Amino acid sequence: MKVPLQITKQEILTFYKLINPLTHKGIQGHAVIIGGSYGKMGAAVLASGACLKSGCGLVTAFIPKSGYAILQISNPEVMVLTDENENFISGINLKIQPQAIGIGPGLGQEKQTQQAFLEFLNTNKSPLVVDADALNILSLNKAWLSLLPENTILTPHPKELERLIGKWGSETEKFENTIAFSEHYKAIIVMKGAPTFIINQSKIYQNTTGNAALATAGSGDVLTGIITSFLAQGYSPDHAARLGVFIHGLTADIALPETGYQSFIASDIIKNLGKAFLSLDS
Ligand SMILES: NC(=O)C1=CN([C@@H]2O[C@H](COP(=O)(O)OP(=O)(O)OC[C@H]3O[C@@H](n4cnc5c(N)ncnc54)[C@H](O)[C@@H]3O)[C@@H](O)[C@H]2O)[C@@H](O)CC1
Ligand SMILES: Nc1ncnc2c1ncn2[C@@H]1O[C@H](COP(=O)(O)OP(=O)(O)O)[C@@H](O)[C@H]1O
Ligand SMILES: [Mg+2]
Repeated sequence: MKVPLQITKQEILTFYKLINPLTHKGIQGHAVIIGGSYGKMGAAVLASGACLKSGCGLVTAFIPKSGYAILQISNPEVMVLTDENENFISGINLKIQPQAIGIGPGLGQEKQTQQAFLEFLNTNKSPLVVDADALNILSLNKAWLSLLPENTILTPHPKELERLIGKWGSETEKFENTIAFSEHYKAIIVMKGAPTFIINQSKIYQNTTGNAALATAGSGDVLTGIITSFLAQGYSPDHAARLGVFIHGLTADIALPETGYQSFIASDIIKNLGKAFLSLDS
């Protein structure tokens, strides 16, 4: 197996873009986060909040109706579109074509949600990040994988990866099978873990930031928001994935002396995004 390229600050600085003083929210990118279901609306709150705080200009959350007040109160800066259904996504009608879409956090796996996701895959033209239950729905309907646009970013944790590509007998086999999957579907796989690796066909990257504080509910939902934001800002999918995992992990490294491992929660990733970005500017 090829030696992974280390995702370090020096590496990131070769493509990280400073914000143009003359920018405005209309050109900073519009991202859409599609997710949430009854009892897991927090995943959409976390992903959409992280998305906005990673620099894009506008964020819209597409969620079930029961999440409307939750989202608007939690993230007043995030705009909301709601599904006709109260409790889960049953039909995705965006009426806009955003620069990037992140789908999956808290989505659930209802039959109607699966059908809605299929219709979305058949019509979507925006660059895509697929996470959580959207990955699980693809695992249940593997024929739909061929509907993913080229360079879609998938962000499975190990269990989601196993559902997607099947069990592996060794780390080497896991990488070989993930590389084969990436090459077959021309998809970028963020293999979340300790550490996180990114497989982009023949390219393998290893993240150098992050720690066990991230082993907490919602930290993957936040990562989806961060990567979707960078896609919306015009980063290539390869760069968006690399910058996303680097910044995501960096927030945990920055926060650790204050929070310790136990009391770090996914919201702390969002709280420390500013310090993480500023550490790149210095
Ligand atoms: N506050 C919220 O609304 C939250 C919503 N969530 C949503 O809940 C849904 C289910 O996601 P989950 O990941 O919780 O459930 P899954 O059933 O997809 O995965 C949980 C299983 O994966 C295994 N697993 C997870 N990380 C692993 C690792 N690093 N190594 C080995 N095994 C690992 C666990 O042991 C467990 O068996 C998703 O849609 C997700 O977005 C979760 O993100 C948690 C927080
Ligand atoms: N021990 C660890 N060290 C470093 N990163 C970790 C560790 N445990 C989990 N993470 C990171 O936390 C995130 C967990 O993602 P995920 O399981 O999807 O969370 P959730 O679905 O609850 O939001 C991933 O980015 C993963 O790399
Ligand atoms: Mg997850």
